[in-house]
Amino acid sequence: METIKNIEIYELGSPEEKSSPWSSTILILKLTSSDGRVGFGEAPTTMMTLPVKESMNEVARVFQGKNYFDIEKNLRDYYRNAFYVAKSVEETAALSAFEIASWDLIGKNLGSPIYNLLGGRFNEKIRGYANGWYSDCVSPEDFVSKAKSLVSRGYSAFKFDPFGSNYDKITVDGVKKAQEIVAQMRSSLGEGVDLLIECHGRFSPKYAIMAGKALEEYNPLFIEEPIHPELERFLPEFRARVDIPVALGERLLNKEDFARYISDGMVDVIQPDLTNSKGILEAKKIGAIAESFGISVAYHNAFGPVQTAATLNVDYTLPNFLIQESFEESWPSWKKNLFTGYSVENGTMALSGKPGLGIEVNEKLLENSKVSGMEPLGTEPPWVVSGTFKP
Ligand SMILES: O=C(O)[C@H](O)[C@@H](O)[C@H](O)[C@H](O)CO
Ligand SMILES: [Mg+2]
Repeated sequence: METIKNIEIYELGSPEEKSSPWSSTILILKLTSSDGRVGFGEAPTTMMTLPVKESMNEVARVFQGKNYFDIEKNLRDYYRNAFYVAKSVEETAALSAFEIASWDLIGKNLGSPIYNLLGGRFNEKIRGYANGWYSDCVSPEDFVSKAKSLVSRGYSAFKFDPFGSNYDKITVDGVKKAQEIVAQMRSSLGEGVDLLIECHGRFSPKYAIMAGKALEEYNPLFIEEPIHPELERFLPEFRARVDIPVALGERLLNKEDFARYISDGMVDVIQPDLTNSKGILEAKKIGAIAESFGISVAYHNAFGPVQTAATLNVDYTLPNFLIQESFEESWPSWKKNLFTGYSVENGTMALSGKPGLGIEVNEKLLENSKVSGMEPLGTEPPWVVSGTFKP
């Protein structure tokens, strides 16, 4: 039997992380199996680094010594013991890391990339969209000039949050400023480029509707998390009043959450995050639920390289795949070089085709990038792209 023998948790980071403060620290899991293989997983951070890390130690108690092929059973064993997992992102994050690392071991054992075990390649090309590219952008000109440099590198889709420091509510001036940013992005980049509007779940319903309506005429591909996440019951009204598809899902924890949001008419495009909604198999199941409602999927991907590789493995197989988020353009060099095995070029993302996740670690960087403690907390909330939370 091939079992999980050794479990190591790495907290990695560097102060030079600029664009995405929430992932200046990343959590990487390394499993070593009884048959001498190594599998990697990842869990998200965002002011949760230490709680998630501690949760990984709890999940380790259940996964230690288990057959790594038994994905369903091992997750269920944890579920049966756990009491809060239905509502605990710390626990689903920790579970996700173990699930992903188990798949890496399975693929390596079978000599197959994971996507070939999940239905094979349906999508030949994975179209990426850039996020994290707009640090320090405040004026429409700031946004346009940075976006243009990425267009010249092949990107044709951009996500950005144009709402500055407006929070809960938005002022008339705030609406006007956001409108000017989106208008200039549209007129300068043309109709061939997709604009994805990020709200980071910051508005109460009435103000979300106000902000959303002002952006309709620029035809965004979607508007993301327009309303505070716990006020989801207002989403159907938002969808009825604002003519832009609603995207969300990075804070949902399991397939049952997605089934509820979809069947209650709250969402048009779902964005499950493989590192907090229980990993690769759950992502595939969530994709299937969405498919049966005619809803497309754009997996959330805002942390580190293991997350990207795991997500691409599912993207390849999904008939209802829409577009894939990528922060790679704005990563510091240690994060770019931590693993090799996938590429982001000309706005297109691709895996190497090697077994498992398809990535290989740089052991030296893994050892030398260790940090401990929480990610830094500055004057801006850590969930914004830095230098943009300004009036
Ligand atoms: O869609 C996204 O990529 C996310 O909303 C990021 O922008 C978040 O700020 C981060 O994931 C916080 O954890
Ligand atoms: Mg988001």
